[in-house]
Amino acid sequence: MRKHRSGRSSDRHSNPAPLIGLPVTKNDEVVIDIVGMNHDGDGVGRVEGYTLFVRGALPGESVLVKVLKTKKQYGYAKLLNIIVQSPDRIEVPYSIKDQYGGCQLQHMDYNAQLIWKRQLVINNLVRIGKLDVLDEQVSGEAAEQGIKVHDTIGMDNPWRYRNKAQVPIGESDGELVAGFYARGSHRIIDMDVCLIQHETIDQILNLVKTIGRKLGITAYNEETGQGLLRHVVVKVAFRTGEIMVVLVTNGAKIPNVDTWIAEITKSMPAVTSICQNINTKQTNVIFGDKTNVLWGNEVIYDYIGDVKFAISARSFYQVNPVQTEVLYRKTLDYAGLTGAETVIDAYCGIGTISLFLAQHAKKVYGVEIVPEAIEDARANAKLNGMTNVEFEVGASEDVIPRWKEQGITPDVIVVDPPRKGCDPRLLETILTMQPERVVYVSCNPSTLARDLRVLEDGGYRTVEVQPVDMFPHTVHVECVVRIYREDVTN
Ligand SMILES: C[S@@+](CC[C@H](N)C(=O)[O-])C[C@H]1O[C@@H](n2cnc3c(N)ncnc32)[C@H](O)[C@@H]1O
Repeated sequence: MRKHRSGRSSDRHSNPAPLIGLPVTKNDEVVIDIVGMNHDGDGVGRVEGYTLFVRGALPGESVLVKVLKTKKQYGYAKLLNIIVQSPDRIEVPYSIKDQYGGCQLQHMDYNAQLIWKRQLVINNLVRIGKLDVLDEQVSGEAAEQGIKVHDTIGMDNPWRYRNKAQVPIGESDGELVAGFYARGSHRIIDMDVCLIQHETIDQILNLVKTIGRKLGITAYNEETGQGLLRHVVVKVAFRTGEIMVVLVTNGAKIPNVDTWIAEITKSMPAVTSICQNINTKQTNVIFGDKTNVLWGNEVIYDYIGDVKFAISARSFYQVNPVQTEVLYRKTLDYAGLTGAETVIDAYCGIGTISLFLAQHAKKVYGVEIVPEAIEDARANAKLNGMTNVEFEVGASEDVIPRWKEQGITPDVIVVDPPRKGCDPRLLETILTMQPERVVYVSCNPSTLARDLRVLEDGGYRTVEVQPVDMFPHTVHVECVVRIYREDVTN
């Protein structure tokens, strides 16, 4: 232990603070027990009380690790060897597993992933929201106390679920490659197979690479701003089978464009739309402002339930259509609609939830901050012949108070905010509007817990929480929450 001799009081400010000795330093190799998993999916272990995060390690394992980096309170270590293995560990199906950071839980049994996601939600509700969660171990009267957090609804087949890929194009050894950025860098690693996206997307990406290589197409270089092909975006409508291919280019001219079209349509007859998006800006934003149809239609169509959606090159659409339907059915269930209700859908995006609910409500008002999304929402309402929905562009926290002034009195308010959660002014407005029911759709359990606390303090009661696994093998979890005004019994 290093001893520190205190100096004269006048030296206090010129002397550096005494170093606190950490039990490990960079490059040390230690064996640790993994006692938990953090929200990034990294295993958590301790050396003499000092926390180390270990990517790829699972709770219950004993592992040999090498320390990569130390900070005052915690450090990071690399997994070298598993000494005692968790029964939840599975063989990773990717050959590229070590380089890709996107599927953080791919080494964990799927059922264990679902259990972990539910526990993550509970931990947030308890720690951040200071909420009582129903304890299943308790029976009798006490068992009635608290919020019911259901088991996570997972997928029957948790692979091949994504309907969209946005893949950067690069060059490796003079050859065109398409894949993903290596973890923590902008180096593109070539990828032939991604098991979480629809198989057709793999086929199209490989086809685009083959055509590009044959035609000598150059890949865009982020540093120099030179080269033509930046990204390839592929969208597949699961229900109709229609496919869109978007070539994002650094310039208007695509050499041999007829060959591109002929080769894509010959090999992939399900493709109904080939578009070009032009992005000449030196930025890592994928899309530029201008999109041209090179061949076929401007949009592809898909359904969520009975509602039809037109999807253009740039429009947002949920990426897991199977679980989206599960999520929206739960939202509909928690909204408790009979056909007589007025509903507000805050943060409505392209109006997917609004239109889904409008089939069962008297009137739905949707609000969203992105003008293009509201254009899509209105077009989709028209496409489905729905006249009982109205959309407005703006921030929910500005628009909904105005609606209140205009005398709109919702029975149900649905919120589906981005990760940062609801704006405090929106929560205040909900409390003054006093709808009977609130349904909170959340992609971030910590901001959900924070916002539920505000609603609880304002006279609302969180009844049940349904976690839904929209993104298997990643750390993300979506929740739908049933919330009642205190005086409402069911
Ligand atoms: C999680 S998405 C939900 C989209 C939609 N409900 C759906 O299911 O597809 C959140 C949406 O909120 C929008 N948004 C972000 N801040 C907003 C705000 N202050 N007011 C209204 N919309 C906002 C985003 O543009 C995004 O479309």
